[in-house]
Amino acid sequence: MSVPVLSVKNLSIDYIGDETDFRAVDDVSFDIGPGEFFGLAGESGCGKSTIAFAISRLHRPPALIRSGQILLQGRNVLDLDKEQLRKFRWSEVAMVFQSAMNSLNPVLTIETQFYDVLHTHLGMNRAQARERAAELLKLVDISVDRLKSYPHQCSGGMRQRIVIAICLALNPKLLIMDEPTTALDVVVQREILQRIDKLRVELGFSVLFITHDLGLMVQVCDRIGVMLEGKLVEVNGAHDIYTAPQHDYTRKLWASMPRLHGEQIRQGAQQ
Ligand SMILES: Nc1ncnc2c1ncn2[C@@H]1O[C@H](COP(=O)(O)OP(=O)(O)OP(=O)(O)O)[C@@H](O)[C@H]1O
Repeated sequence: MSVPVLSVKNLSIDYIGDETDFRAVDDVSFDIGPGEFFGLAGESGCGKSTIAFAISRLHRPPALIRSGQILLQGRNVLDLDKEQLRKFRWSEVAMVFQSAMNSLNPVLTIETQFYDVLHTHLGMNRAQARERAAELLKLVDISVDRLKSYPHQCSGGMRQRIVIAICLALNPKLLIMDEPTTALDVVVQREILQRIDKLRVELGFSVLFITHDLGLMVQVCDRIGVMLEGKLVEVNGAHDIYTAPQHDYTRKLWASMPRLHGEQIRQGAQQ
């Protein structure tokens, strides 16, 4: 692989308790290459989101990073001070959360929400921000008329695409998506992931995609890491994860998925 965009090295994260600490992430290492679509799979509670939050430096107590490094283009994210962090977020790493479509401010128009990011980080005035926002909405296939709308006037899928457009505003190197489409129906979910995939090719960013839905993951990812109880137990190409899983737990994950879904996946993996 060429020089990775992201290198997670021997990362261990505890949640500090009154009596004992709980190890949520245990000595995890993986790389994501330039333009790569990398997935982290595993059942609920295995530590996926804890890793995502740590990469964005959004983790808060009781989460405590015990050891390891998170290198973004060679720079350790864990060493950044407040000012460096402000610049790092959005411009280097942007994160779409599980409930992202509800993260838009309900009392502000879509235009103002773009303006807030573009003005704060790039010093754009209203007119410049409007122009850039229109370009960004186009990327996610939303009409520029929507700039005047409030979030409640947009559908869930549309709101999710707007959040993604805002995330792309500063051309991040890495887009982290933590269950970004879970609340949406499968057709909209697929459309959004296809759109992200296209943008990734056009704009060149890398993606860390987190979901417990291994079936969905093999359809869109280049490589997949499978987590079990805080440990990364297997990392492999998406096709291999489906056709030749190496770890017992990966095989169990497949066995637990409905057969119909499996057939759809087979088609997706062969496309
Ligand atoms: N604030 C917290 N305090 C204590 N323990 C926590 C906290 N947040 C998460 N955990 C625990 O850390 C473990 C990892 O959680 P995490 O949210 O990273 O898992 P996940 O794989 O992303 O799960 P999900 O798919 O349900 O989001 C879980 O056992 C969870 O209960």
